[in-house]
Amino acid sequence: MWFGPPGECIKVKGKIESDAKGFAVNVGKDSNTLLLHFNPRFDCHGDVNTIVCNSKEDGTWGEEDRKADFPFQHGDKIEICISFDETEATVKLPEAEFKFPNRLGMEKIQYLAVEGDFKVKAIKFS
Ligand SMILES: C=CCO[C@@H]1O[C@H](CO)[C@@H](O[C@@H]2O[C@H](CO)[C@H](O)[C@H](OCc3cn(Cc4cccc(/C=C/CN=C(N)N)c4)nn3)[C@H]2O)[C@H](O)[C@H]1NC(C)=O
Repeated sequence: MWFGPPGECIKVKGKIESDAKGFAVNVGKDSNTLLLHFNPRFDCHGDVNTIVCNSKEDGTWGEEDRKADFPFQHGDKIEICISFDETEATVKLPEAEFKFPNRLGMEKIQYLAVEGDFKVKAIKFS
């Protein structure tokens, strides 16, 4: 199933574990080719309360992009809304929005994976 850019968004609803160290939402073609790896870190890889974004091309990570905002708390029930166009991906949260360049020029995605300390409740393509 392919998911195309113009105006659509992927909604991932769930709960951050109360002892979360980190979680990740990955969208792209497959696990080796990611348009976006959105990785909030509460305390892991030496990062505290930092969102690390990156892309992955044929299994190789790109340049990391660390965001200034960290609008997450342990135990939060959240809905993450991801959309993208030919230039960038947008991650919308209730009180924050993050942009990340579409480095791979991906026009549609068929892969979504949520990893780490996040309990998925629902996923919606709208
Ligand atoms: C300073 C030393 C060299 O520089 C570091 O070099 C590391 C390795 O490259 C980078 O780290 C890598 O960064 C990548 C993005 O660029 C990916 O995030 C990758 O993870 C891939 C990955 C995902 N997953 C599943 C997953 C995802 C989220 C949470 C968990 C589990 C939570 C555990 N829960 C517990 N224990 N309760 C599991 N596993 N591996 C991470 O290893 C660091 O950022 C980087 N740090 C800096 C400051 O530059």
